[in-house]
Amino acid sequence: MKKFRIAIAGGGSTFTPGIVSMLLVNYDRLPISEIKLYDNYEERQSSIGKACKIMLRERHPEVEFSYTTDPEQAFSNVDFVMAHIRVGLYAMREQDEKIPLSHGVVGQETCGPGGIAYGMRSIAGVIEILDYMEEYSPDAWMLNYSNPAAIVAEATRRLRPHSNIINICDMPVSIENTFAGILGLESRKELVVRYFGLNHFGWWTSITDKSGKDLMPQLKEWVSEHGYESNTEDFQHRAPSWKETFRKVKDVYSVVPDMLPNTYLKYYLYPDYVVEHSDKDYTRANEVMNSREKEVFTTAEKIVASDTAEGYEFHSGAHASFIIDLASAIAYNTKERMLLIVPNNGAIINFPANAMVEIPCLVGSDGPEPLVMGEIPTFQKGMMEEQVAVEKLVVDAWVEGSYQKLWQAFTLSATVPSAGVAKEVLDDLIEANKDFWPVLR
Ligand SMILES: NC(=O)c1ccc[n+]([C@@H]2O[C@H](COP(=O)([O-])OP(=O)(O)OC[C@H]3O[C@@H](n4cnc5c(N)ncnc54)[C@H](O)[C@@H]3O)[C@@H](O)[C@H]2O)c1
Ligand SMILES: O=P(O)(O)OC[C@H]1O[C@H](O[C@H]2[C@H](O)[C@@H](O)[C@@H](O)O[C@@H]2CO)[C@H](O)[C@@H](O)[C@@H]1O
Ligand SMILES: [Mn+2]
Repeated sequence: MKKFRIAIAGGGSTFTPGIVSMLLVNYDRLPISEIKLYDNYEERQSSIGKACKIMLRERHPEVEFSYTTDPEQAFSNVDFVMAHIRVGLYAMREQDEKIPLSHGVVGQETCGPGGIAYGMRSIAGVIEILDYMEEYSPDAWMLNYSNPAAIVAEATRRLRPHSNIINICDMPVSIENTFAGILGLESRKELVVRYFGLNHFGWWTSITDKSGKDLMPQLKEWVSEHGYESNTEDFQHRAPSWKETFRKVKDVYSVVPDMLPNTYLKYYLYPDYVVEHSDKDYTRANEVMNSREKEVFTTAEKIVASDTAEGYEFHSGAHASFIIDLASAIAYNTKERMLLIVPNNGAIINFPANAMVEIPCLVGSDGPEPLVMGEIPTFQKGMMEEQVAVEKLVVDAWVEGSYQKLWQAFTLSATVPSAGVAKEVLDDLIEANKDFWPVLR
């Protein structure tokens, strides 16, 4: 039986140990012969790499393991590249969040001006990894979590249209886990869903069980009262800011009550509320640096110091299982139905063919086969057209080095109140990103 070789790009990511642990747990489902970590920040990656090495030695010593900053070593002879890089690290995420907020505008990692700023940083990094993969393992697949996924997906569609890359997000999967919890089901895999939208910007139109029983009425009743707050253990352990986002879904839902929304629509529908409820001096980047980042690196240090991973566990939930499901679907041509970010090409009938949309696809060895989601209503179509134009303008700006296009992108975002405010935020973000963005003229 074939064993697969996997490179993880962004080896120093807080999500790497969770994916490595999950790969080991899933060894029987997706047998692997090698895992290689790759990062361009040697010291950060080596903390994670040393701990993973011990974990592998104890749990699956037959799996080869290494970590490197050499692209040729990392990307040669691999079947999958699982990528999750963060160009600019949390220090720049903090800027993405705080600079817009200082102008009274939503400050968020992937939505609004912060997401655009992050997109302008990510494009080159993701393309570089894709090119390495194609040079050293031309038949491999890149499964890419690197954010902002919507802008990255538009950039890869445009700049590398024939490459084996699938851009993905764990948010719908995570919300479907919440649905399963609300419905008292064992697993989200008992659900059959229809969904349409852009990344971090979509709606479920139908949710049934495998027998076809409509589960939307029960979910809607819950959501109209509680949003996506649930009694599950997962919800109880969430950070306060995430709990707030899940509760706000109640209001997001009330705007389009015939569908169930993605949580991040709150940034576009209620930007004033979001700004009022944001702490301009302590944003999600601060929360993450003081929680997940500390926990992951402290656990890694403890494993290395005691030379055993016994008694230590890295968190790995939907995020890790989803990317492994995707690799398995490609590896074994399973035709599993998964929500992915793909070129529309008619799947949403009344939406541009060249938009990157998030929709259900059947996944096999040739990649994703999108399912037709039909026509979408005027309100959602209008919101999506505006947002997709923002994403396209960002990629135009990056390719052409155009200040004007980027200003237009900021101006068009539903999170930004005027062209004047857009310009002020943009000018501050240009200054903060001078080491990362192309020069804009
Ligand atoms: N798509 C999704 O739904 C989803 C979900 C969770 C996380 N993410 C994304 O995963 C990424 C990692 O998140 P994190 O919080 O663990 O970040 P992190 O900062 O802990 O890790 C990112 C790693 O990427 C490395 N890196 C940066 N630029 C690189 C480059 N050009 N080449 C190689 N390595 C590079 C950094 O050195 C760092 O070690 C982010 O982009 C985040 O937004 C996406
Ligand atoms: O603020 P962060 O870094 O914790 O999360 C930002 C990411 O949020 C989403 O992913 C969440 C997911 O929704 C949640 O349920 C759980 O699985 O954790 C994930 C990562 O925190 C979103 O999909 C990503 O794109 C964001 O990067
Ligand atoms: Mn996401």
